[in-house]
Amino acid sequence: MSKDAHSKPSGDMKRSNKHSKAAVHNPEIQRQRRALPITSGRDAIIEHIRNEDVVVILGETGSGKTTQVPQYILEGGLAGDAGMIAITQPRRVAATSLADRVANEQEVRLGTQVGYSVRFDEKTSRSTRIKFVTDGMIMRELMSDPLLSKYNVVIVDEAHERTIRTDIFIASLKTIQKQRNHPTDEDGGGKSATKGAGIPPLKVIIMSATMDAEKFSKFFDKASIVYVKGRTHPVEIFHTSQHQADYVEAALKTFYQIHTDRPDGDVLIFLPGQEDIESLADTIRSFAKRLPHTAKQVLVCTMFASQPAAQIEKVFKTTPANTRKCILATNIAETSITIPGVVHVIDTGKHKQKRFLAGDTGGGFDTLLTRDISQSSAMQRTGRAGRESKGYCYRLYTEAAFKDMARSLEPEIARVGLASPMLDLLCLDIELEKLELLDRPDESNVVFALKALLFLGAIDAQKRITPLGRKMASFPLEPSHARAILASKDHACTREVLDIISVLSASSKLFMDITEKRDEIAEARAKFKHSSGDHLTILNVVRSYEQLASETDSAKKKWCRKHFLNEKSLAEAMAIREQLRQVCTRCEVYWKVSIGETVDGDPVLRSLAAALILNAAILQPDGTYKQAMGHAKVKIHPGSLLTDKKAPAIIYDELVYTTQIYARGVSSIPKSDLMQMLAGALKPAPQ
Ligand SMILES: Nc1ncnc2c1ncn2[C@@H]1O[C@H](COP(=O)(O)OP(=O)(O)OP(=O)(O)O)[C@@H](O)[C@H]1O
Repeated sequence: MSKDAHSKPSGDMKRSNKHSKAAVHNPEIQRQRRALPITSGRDAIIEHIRNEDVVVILGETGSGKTTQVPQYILEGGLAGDAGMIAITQPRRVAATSLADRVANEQEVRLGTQVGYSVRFDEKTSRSTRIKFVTDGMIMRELMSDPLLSKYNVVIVDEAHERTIRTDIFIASLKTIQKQRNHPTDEDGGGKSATKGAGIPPLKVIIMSATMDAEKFSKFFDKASIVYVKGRTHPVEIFHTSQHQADYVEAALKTFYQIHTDRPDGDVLIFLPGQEDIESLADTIRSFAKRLPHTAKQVLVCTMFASQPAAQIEKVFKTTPANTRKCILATNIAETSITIPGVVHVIDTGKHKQKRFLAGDTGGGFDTLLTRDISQSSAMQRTGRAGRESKGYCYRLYTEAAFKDMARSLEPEIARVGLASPMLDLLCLDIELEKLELLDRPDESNVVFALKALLFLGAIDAQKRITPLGRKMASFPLEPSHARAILASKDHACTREVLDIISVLSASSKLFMDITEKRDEIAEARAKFKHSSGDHLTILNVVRSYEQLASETDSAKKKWCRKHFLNEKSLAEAMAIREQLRQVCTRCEVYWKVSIGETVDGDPVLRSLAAALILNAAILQPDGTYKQAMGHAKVKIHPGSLLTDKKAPAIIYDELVYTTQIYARGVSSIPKSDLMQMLAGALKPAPQ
């Protein structure tokens, strides 16, 4: 970093610094900044961005792209005097931790010149110039500001992850650029081209470590590609000599070895999901308890999407003296972030991947499958070591297995359900089918999503969004869940439906399901049980939990443990409910409307059924269930209250695929109601 950049902040920076009295000058951070490999390319990067509308920046993990490029843009005056720079991230933990780091580097208080915006949390102010934002939140911003007029520069980070939102966002950026940068061109967005007149041009930067740079460059009409060489510190990579069938066991053994024989430094272990993380965390904790007091101690931390943010933050805290931190994480720790202290990375080579499983004759559903990662993910995981000093990466697979991995992950748009992104786009008057995308989704997935939106009343037969669809899109929820809330208005039970949907939207399951303890669990939960099934049982749990409002946290936890309920999930659901109540108020849905203390849950089930019409199944003479709107045979999950009940017609929250297709979160509804709904589903949507 040249001195110049520090001694000539833009006028606006000086202004914002006034608000940042809490900021501390930290010479060590400034030294680290100057030592980053990207520093030598600073002037070239600034020149490219100054002269071109789109720049693709490729660099190794840890070279400094994410933290430095937005600062170069600001310091180089490329965002104008007051324009903002948005930098998108696929994950919230990356957005918040990076904003914190960049605020420190800029020596300002987080939320002033540097801020962030993630779902349910925002730290920005009028002086914010650099904003880290999740791709979901920037898509929401598009709804109120379709030309992103407050941003002069948008940086899409980790573009190689190819999340569906990133892909759609990149496509939208291309359209916005035509409108803002060439408002008078014939092809500059057609009729709407003039919309962009008067708004400063938009610069777009696409960044990643290991992506197919040519593809992005071509998409943006041969945009320049800038390569940033080098990484801060080397990482030594080890592969196993043989295939490891039990990756959890192999991770445990590797951790023991590191703790006894390898250099100091914290350990980050990548595992596919929460269950593996929790079971390995328990084992390592009991190993740690048996360590003699004189030995180096072990502090276990976990990191997965459904954890409350405060718990995830613990991962970033400094490790106490004479202790080795062991962090067990899913791929939420894979890209962008720096966890201070991590020297060793253990990579199991597995992750959970959301996949849309198309049925044999039309229908389909999203499910999570444990899969091998790609080479690009393996490189990202390796890159989490060697960020502050030399690092080590222990891959629990052979070198040959690494070579056999796909180069990069299949884009999400090719493998997940599309109803939700299509609805968001329709709010912007954009049809996914007409959008110029990096990769096109499968035609059958598009048709299935359109069918779902039509049945939910979100679009009409001409594929136009309905007023109901617009309201559905205002909720940060799957369209079906939003539909249930809106249907509750007609059945005067919004309070109850919000309770249930909040629990269903929490990232972990409310009901613990331990196969060997199913009888004990059923007994402990008997008092919540509702004969119609799981949804009204959830409602009974929420009602009982609310009665504990004045109790201490530990009393609430004890109560949850006694009933085999997941306290984290209930606490998260209460926070989500608060947000949803606010959205309801904005949409003129009065959330206080309630069925009261009554046990008659019919209005609630009717509201849910309106939303879950595609998730309905009918009992067959042979005792199995068949989807009402598809042809898949489904079984009720053994964890459901209705598992052996043979209800004639059911609705369910989701299908999960293990050895067969199971319906989870199941309630029984009158078959006549279901038939009536199916018959009415193709009639024009209620407005
Ligand atoms: N929170 C932090 N604490 C300590 N050092 C940090 C922190 N954040 C960043 N750094 C330092 O800055 C370096 C560059 O980080 P940056 O996120 O900009 O890299 P990157 O090129 O975007 O890599 P990646 O794509 O892997 O995130 C890190 O390797 C680390 O040395």
